[in-house]
Amino acid sequence: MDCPDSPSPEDHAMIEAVGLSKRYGPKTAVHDLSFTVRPGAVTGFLGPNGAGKSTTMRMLVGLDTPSSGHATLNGRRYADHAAPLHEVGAMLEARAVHTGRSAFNHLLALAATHGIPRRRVEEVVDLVGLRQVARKRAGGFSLGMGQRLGIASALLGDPATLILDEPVNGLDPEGILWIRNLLKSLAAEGRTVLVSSHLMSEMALTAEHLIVIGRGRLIADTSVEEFTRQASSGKVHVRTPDAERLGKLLRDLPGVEVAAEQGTEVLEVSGADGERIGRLAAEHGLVLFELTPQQASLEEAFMELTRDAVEYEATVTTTAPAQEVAA
Ligand SMILES: Nc1ncnc2c1ncn2[C@@H]1O[C@H](COP(=O)(O)OP(=O)(O)OP(=O)(O)O)[C@@H](O)[C@H]1O
Repeated sequence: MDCPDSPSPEDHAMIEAVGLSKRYGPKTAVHDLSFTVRPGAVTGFLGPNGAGKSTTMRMLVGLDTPSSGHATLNGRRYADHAAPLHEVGAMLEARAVHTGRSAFNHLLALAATHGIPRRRVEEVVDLVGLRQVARKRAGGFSLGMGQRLGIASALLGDPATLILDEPVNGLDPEGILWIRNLLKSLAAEGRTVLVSSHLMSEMALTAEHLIVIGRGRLIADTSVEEFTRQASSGKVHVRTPDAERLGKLLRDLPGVEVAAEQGTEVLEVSGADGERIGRLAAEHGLVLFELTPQQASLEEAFMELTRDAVEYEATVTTTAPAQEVAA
């Protein structure tokens, strides 16, 4: 499929995947994946290990060739950008910097490929907090320092779009907080930020939008809020000194289920929302101490969705070898 020659204004700072697929021999790592990542928000790219996140990101920046489909960044394929560092900053394999060069010289060499001035190198070194170690050999960096160097490389060209694969890996709590704030501020400046992770709890704090994949397929493309809401249990936690009576009244309603532990004040109700339960209690003069809808955590929502994806794969991919289904 061909891409347009010149990007339209709407294409600015957008990542677009259209029917992306990648097969490695008999293994389909990514299957017919389409999504759009828009500017102004951090988009989390989520999926369990082996879901195809890294493969997709590599295809976005032209490091892997899709078996079918295509991807554009700001309206063009990565390779068609004359000065890609100014368009897209990518950190895909932070440990790829096995260099005897210092961090500073590594960045300087990269900058030279795009005519980026030395003062920008100084800027990004400070931005990622590597000033103290910038003259040290980058090959000897810890994982966390390597991540910071990877992020510095990605930011060097002041790009409108950022693609970061598991940037939080190896960072200590202070580093995690730092990257969370950095990504949010980059998005707030109107950039497009796509960041992969398998840490749901971290993404809940960092991203506004989510693209979730499982076994190479899209399972959700939604806001964090909507994602959590959709997967929430719909249960209501009720505490009342009249648990027995309220439990009986609720069980008499069609579609309502009540779980209660004998002799406690607590009921877990599904099939009726808080308003309905509260009104029913009021109509019968029953006292309520607590009436709390149970929100699923992002972690639970993610497990729920990706488990379904695995089951789906297991039932329809009849030709898949057993170990792939179980993986
Ligand atoms: N070069 C390759 N050759 C063969 N199979 C590959 C290759 N690269 C990836 N795969 C397979 O494709 C699938 C997707 O891998 P990928 O690394 O993209 O997943 P991921 O979501 O990034 O996982 P993780 O969170 O573990 O990094 C995996 O089953 C992986 O083993």
